[in-house]
Amino acid sequence: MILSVNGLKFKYPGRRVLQDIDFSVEKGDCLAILGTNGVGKSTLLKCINRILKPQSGAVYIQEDEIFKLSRNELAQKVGYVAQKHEGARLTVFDAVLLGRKPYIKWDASPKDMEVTRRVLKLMELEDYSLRYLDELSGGELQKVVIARALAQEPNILLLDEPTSNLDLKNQVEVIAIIKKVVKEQQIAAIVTMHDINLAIRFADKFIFLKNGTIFAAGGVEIITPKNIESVYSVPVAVEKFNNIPVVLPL
Ligand SMILES: Nc1ncnc2c1ncn2[C@@H]1O[C@H](COP(=O)(O)OP(=O)(O)OP(=O)(O)O)[C@@H](O)[C@H]1O
Repeated sequence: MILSVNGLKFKYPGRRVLQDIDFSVEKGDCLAILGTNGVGKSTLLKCINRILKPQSGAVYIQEDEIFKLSRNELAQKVGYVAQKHEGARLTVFDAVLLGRKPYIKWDASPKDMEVTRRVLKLMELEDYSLRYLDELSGGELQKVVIARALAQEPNILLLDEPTSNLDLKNQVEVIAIIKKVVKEQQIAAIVTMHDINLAIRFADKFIFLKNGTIFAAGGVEIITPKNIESVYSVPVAVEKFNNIPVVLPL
């Protein structure tokens, strides 16, 4: 077990968002968190990354309760990519190198430079190395922030709608890269997504959130018309194509 969320409950002032959230993630897992707008998907990722403090319950990474970790220890274990990104006057290379910050004492080491170059290559961003973030398109910037999280070499990647700005080719390629890194390095990824068909391509575990709690959790077998209709209030068909379920709104 690499992550466990136990009895988590979170509310913003005057607004209850999450309750009774219990799940765990194993090494090599790609978990997709699904649910309607505003149900609490981003809030859950922020609780796991300690950006928000739940009113009750706890999050454990390996054996450690997250509030017992130092900022650097947490950053070495958890890489987080938020939903919104700001372009800054920073080159792509430096932005990805920043992912190494939790490991850098005085100056970037040869290993930090090597990891940065490797990740830029993996994400096909080498030609962008010297471009400034504020000169990139939304999709290019999204790839850079994912690259920065990969350079962090975390045990757990938290990605909030990582493909929302990407074209079809980049969507498919980026989720394939993340999946490959998760399996090869035996880390875990927790990803929020609106496109259920993309989630099916990416994930081997799924959680449907409804009314701030877990409505269904499991493998691809929980991707059923009944569950999707209950969560999204839209009738759908689920057909198999090449043995992979495909969700079709009716
Ligand atoms: N800083 C905040 N203060 C108060 N309420 C908030 C805050 N951030 C989010 N909320 C509310 O908490 C609820 C959950 O928001 P959250 O962003 O986690 O939803 P989500 O499932 O990620 O939505 P989406 O799919 O639209 O990104 C929503 O009702 C939202 O309006």
